[in-house]
Amino acid sequence: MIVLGLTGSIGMGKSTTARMFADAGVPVHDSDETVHRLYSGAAAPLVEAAFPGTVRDGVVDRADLAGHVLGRPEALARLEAIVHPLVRADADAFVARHRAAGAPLVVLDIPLLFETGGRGRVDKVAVVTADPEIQRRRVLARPGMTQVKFDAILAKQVPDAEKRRRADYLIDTGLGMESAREAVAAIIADLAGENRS
Ligand SMILES: CC(C)(COP(=O)(O)OP(=O)(O)OC[C@H]1O[C@@H](n2cnc3c(N)ncnc32)[C@H](O)[C@@H]1O)[C@@H](O)C(=O)NCCC(=O)NCCS
Ligand SMILES: Nc1ncnc2c1ncn2[C@@H]1O[C@H](COP(=O)(O)OP(=O)(O)OP(=O)(O)O)[C@@H](O)[C@H]1O
Repeated sequence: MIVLGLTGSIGMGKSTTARMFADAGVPVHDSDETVHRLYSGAAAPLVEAAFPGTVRDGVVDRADLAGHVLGRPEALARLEAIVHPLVRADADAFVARHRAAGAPLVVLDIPLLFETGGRGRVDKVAVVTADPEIQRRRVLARPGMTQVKFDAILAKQVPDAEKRRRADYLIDTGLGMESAREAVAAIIADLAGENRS
């Protein structure tokens, strides 16, 4: 089985691309979604202990938590130390489950793949990318997003140019949905060939 890491900076179109792999029948594990799920489960008491007042009715308020950690590297590092091991365990269990079931390929959607040493946990890496101006426009169009928040997140991420250098495959989402879907299909076909060899 091949484990493909899917990564990309904020707003590059990672979630949209991950859905294309899922539509093609490839099992996909989504780190952001896992974080959100953990915030109403196992992670909630740990987050409340570290950041009192951020949990309401047993669920982490992400907008409130973002206010505590974005732009504060020490606080974000404390949050990451709580969250990342839980996400990693969830992804490991996902891989083990699909390996046992005989799946030829799985995708791990990990926004911070390069930042958190995830490269060693996957066989190949696909990087989702787009022109920086397109990225900026997409991100700033989101409700509650500001230039300051965007800059704080970007500062925490390996630059897109370096991600592209380290990629086995590139998916440019600035060229439209059809083009990205074709890129996804080409990657799946290429990896199917690799499984056979
Ligand atoms: C700061 C939080 C509360 C903001 O929540 P919100 O719902 O607004 O954003 P969401 O979780 O959907 O993240 C959106 C994007 O922000 C970027 N991002 C999130 N966390 C981080 C981080 N620690 N470092 C760099 N970029 C990050 C990623 O590109 C991600 O795809 C949340 O992102 C969080 O809990 N982050 C810490 C956990 C983490 O590292 N998650 C990243 C994937 S494991
Ligand atoms: N191939 C594509 N063609 C055109 N638009 C796209 C394409 N891929 C993504 N988009 C658009 O870009 C925006 C951001 O996409 P998406 O939410 O998938 O990004 P993301 O990288 O997962 O973001 P984040 O890291 O912030 O969670 C969405 O509005 C989406 O419709």
